[in-house]
Amino acid sequence: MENGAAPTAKPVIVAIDGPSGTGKSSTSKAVAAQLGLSYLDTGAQYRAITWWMVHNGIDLADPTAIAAVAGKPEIVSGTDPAAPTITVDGVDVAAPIRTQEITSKVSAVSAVPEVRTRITELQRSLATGAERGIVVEGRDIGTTVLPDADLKVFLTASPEARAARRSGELKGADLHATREALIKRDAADSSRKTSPLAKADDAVEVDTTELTLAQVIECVVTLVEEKRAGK
Ligand SMILES: Nc1ncnc2c1ncn2[C@@H]1O[C@H](COP(=O)(O)OP(=O)(O)O)[C@@H](O)[C@H]1O
Ligand SMILES: Nc1ccn([C@@H]2O[C@H](COP(=O)(O)OP(=O)(O)O)[C@@H](O)[C@H]2O)c(=O)n1
Repeated sequence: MENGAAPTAKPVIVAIDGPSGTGKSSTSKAVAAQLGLSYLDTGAQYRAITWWMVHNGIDLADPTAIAAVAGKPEIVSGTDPAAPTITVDGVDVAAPIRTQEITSKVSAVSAVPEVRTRITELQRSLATGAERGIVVEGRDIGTTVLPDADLKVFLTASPEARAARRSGELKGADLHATREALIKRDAADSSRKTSPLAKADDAVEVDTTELTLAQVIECVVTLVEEKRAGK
């Protein structure tokens, strides 16, 4: 084997949750790549269904309208951490799901129970099908989607650090506006009735404010290895 676990090892399921900008995607991708596991960005799935709703003119102020069509789009996620993909009805939406428009609308769509049921089913079937195991990142993975995960990690960071990281990505974005938008989205995600953003009781909390990305990756890889060794 080049890296990661021996082929006979039991598949390992890792849940990584936390608010926006804490480093979930970067950490999860790198940990999965290092350990030879699959990788699933569940935020991309909620963004994809939101993109489809916008594309089809669904009234996002009306949860009943969203619920009525929640089963329509076919969302397919590619789980190779070196090249994750996402399509809706066969269309590659990797770029359009990252626009400000979708970012500002995703919380309204992801709060609808019928949307969550649909996407949760997809997530569980991908996790079950991952031969060597998977790193799944999102908001409710440890609490709801995969409550029996082998390892649960909850990443946090100060709003200032998270806004600075996000502004760094969106060239020229205003730091204050980015911070406000991020806080607003976290509040919506944390206060929804169905499956809110929350730390599972048995999750390991890692505050990444003062850590480099490399340190966070190393910390999570060590936690996975300790679990595998039965510690
Ligand atoms: N510990 C860290 N220190 C500095 N920058 C980081 C750290 N973790 C992630 N980043 C950067 O912050 C940005 C957001 O990270 P990302 O993984 O997308 O967060 P999330 O998935 O939680 O929203 C990315 O540009 C990433 O490279
Ligand atoms: N497991 C998840 C993952 C994302 N989401 C929703 O999807 C949105 C986008 O998630 P994301 O992970 O792409 O967001 P970023 O943190 O990358 O900005 C979140 O703000 C939530 O509304 C969710 O409800 N449950």
